[in-house]
Formats: sequence, structure tokens, C-alpha cells
Amino acid sequence: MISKEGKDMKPFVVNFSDIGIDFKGNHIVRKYNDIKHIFKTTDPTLERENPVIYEVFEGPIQEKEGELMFLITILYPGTVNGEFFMTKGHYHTVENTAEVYLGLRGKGLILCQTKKGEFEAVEIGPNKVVYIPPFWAHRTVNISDEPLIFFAVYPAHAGHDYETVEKEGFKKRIFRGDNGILFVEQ
Ligand SMILES: O=P(O)(O)OC[C@H]1O[C@H](O)[C@H](O)[C@@H](O)[C@@H]1O
Ligand SMILES: [Fe+2]
Repeated sequence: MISKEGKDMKPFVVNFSDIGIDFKGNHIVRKYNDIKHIFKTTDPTLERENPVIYEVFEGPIQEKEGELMFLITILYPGTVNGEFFMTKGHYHTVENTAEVYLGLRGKGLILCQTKKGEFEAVEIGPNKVVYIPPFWAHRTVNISDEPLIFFAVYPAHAGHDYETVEKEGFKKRIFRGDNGILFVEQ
């Protein structure tokens, strides 16, 4: 059996597919009204319907040093007046911790930035592994018309610092353009 007490843990396997994930950990659901402040504009229809923008299925792992948290994120397609659906984004509270993403379905961008002001946008999708080094904040944007699904793993004690991102924002926002995507300075 899987126990959250590390000392009792045994190797285990979990299954996931497009229709079901048997991770017995936290299930985090972020709806439009929970995160609407991260978008440049608001949309009254989305406010009324309050759809799920993304959900995260975390593995049954204790948040302590030595463990690796793993998870699946499903980021649904859509825009807020042209600005693609995205995650809140965060730095790790323990800043010198990295993260690895593996794209499973759909197509997205991971916006990364440092407190020194560096900014990078990298692609995520099937057959792409993205490495986010320590000290880089990360936010995922779904630039496709289907759910963007990816697997991620990071040191389980890393923690999430959302406040810095809420204060400073990311340097660029991603909008649907007539011929693809548009990077808009915040
Ligand atoms: O935590 P958010 O910025 O809302 O993003 C949602 C999730 O995205 C990624 O999958 C990270 O690995 C998770 O740690 C995070 O919880
Ligand atoms: Fe992270």
C-alpha cells in the first residue's frame, strides 16, 4: 500500500490515461473566478460560467526533502478575450530547486523568468522534455485547441511562491493572433 509516511513507503506504480488518473494524492482544481486576476482583461461570460481552467493530480508524496513530487496537469483550451488560458505560475519557495516537464498531449509554452529579469518561453508538447532550472519562475500557457496535458516532477520540499509572481507578473502575455500567437509586453 501507498503511505504518505516516507518510512513506510514501498515502490509503487500508478496509471494514467486521457480518461482517468489513479493518483491518490491531492486534486487541485482552478476555476476561472479563482484565477481571473492573472489575465489582462475579464470576460463576463467566463465569470458567469466559471469553467475549470486547469486541474492538477499530485502523486501521494510527502512534501519533504528527499522525496520527488510528481503530477499530471490538464490545462484546458480557451482564451480570455484572446489571451490564452494559463496557470498562475510560481517560483519555488526553496529557490534552488529545479523541475522537469514531459509533454503528453496538446501544445503549449512555458514562460520562465528570473528575479534578475531574464525571460524565456519554451515549447511543451508530446515528445518534449522541458528542464526548468533552479531560480526560474514558470507558468504554462495552452496555445492549442485541445487540452494540454503534461507530467512534471520536482523536489517535494520545493514549495510554491505565488506572491512574487502576483506582484511582478510575467514579462510577456500570450495572445491568439491572426497568424498564430502574439507576445505582448505586460
Ligand atoms: O501551481 P500553479 O502555478 O497553479 O501551476 C499548476 C501546477 O503546474 C505544474 O504542474 C507544477 O509542476 C505544479 O507544481 C503546479 O501546481
Ligand atoms: Fe514548480
